[in-house]
Amino acid sequence: MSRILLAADVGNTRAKFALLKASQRQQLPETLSTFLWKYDVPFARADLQAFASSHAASELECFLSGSHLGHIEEIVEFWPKELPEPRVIRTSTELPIELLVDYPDKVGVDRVLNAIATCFEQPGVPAIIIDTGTATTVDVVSSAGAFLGGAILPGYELSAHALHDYTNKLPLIPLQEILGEVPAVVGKNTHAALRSGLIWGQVGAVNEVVTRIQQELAQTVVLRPTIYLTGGAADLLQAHLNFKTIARPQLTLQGLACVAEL
Ligand SMILES: Nc1ncnc2c1ncn2[C@@H]1O[C@H](COP(=O)(O)OP(=O)(O)OP(=O)(O)O)[C@@H](O)[C@H]1O
Ligand SMILES: CC(C)(CO)[C@@H](O)C(=O)NCCC(=O)O
Ligand SMILES: [K+]
Repeated sequence: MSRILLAADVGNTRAKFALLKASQRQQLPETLSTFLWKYDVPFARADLQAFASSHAASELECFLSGSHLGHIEEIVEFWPKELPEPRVIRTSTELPIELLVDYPDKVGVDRVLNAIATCFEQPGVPAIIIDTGTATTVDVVSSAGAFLGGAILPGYELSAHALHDYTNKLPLIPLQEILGEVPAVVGKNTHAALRSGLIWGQVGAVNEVVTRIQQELAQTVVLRPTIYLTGGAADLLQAHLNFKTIARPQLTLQGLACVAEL
């Protein structure tokens, strides 16, 4: 019987939980079901317990990680007693991957988990990973399987909030509007102009960063990198990117589940 992993990626906007089936290298752990904790309500241990109850506690291995340490501690404190104690990964230096950056202990765990997932799925192949969460990150993995660093930029909702919070006249464009119809580039009113800037600005930024990374890698690396796309807003980007991407909506959680195998 294959092992079942309960993994949690505790992000800045929400915590994502999943039950995953452990797998061998070159195949990412399969996501069986997911559960979200949005931070506008207190963490409900009973809800997590109910989510995990499709599997006997004895079958489960639990992993807890992410970039929001405060919410990680909250989950640890209220972890359901019926479930096995989670293995908690608070810093990237605890993860089984080489971090070729200035301050390895400062790199977001979510970025590194994504890198681990790509190494697990395609060992020996370099990767560029676009993760559109609260922040959007574009990161690079070498063909030797090391995390090389990347770029961090504001995500859609964060950009919308910044435009509203730091100006006198700009309205807040809610997420539902950002997710709505693809906007005309020439906005005919404030709302339309903000929607244009939010959508096409993010598309342009990601295209530019990826193109520059590809050019830089081409100078030293023979294999072309695989480009992965993940994060809450991945669907908004995918259709407008100038290159082919592999969509892996659960990449970070799958990376955490891979840690169980490494
Ligand atoms: N249906 C949706 N619900 C919530 N967020 C969405 C949705 N669709 C797109 N988004 C976008 O995805 C972002 C949240 O994505 P995600 O859950 O990956 O972020 P996170 O993991 O909480 O943040 P972090 O970057 O800290 O990991 C929102 O800020 C928003 O821009
Ligand atoms: C960049 C984010 C916010 C992306 O979720 C997260 O990975 C983080 O808080 N990182 C810490 C700084 C760093 O990665 O260099
Ligand atoms: K993330």
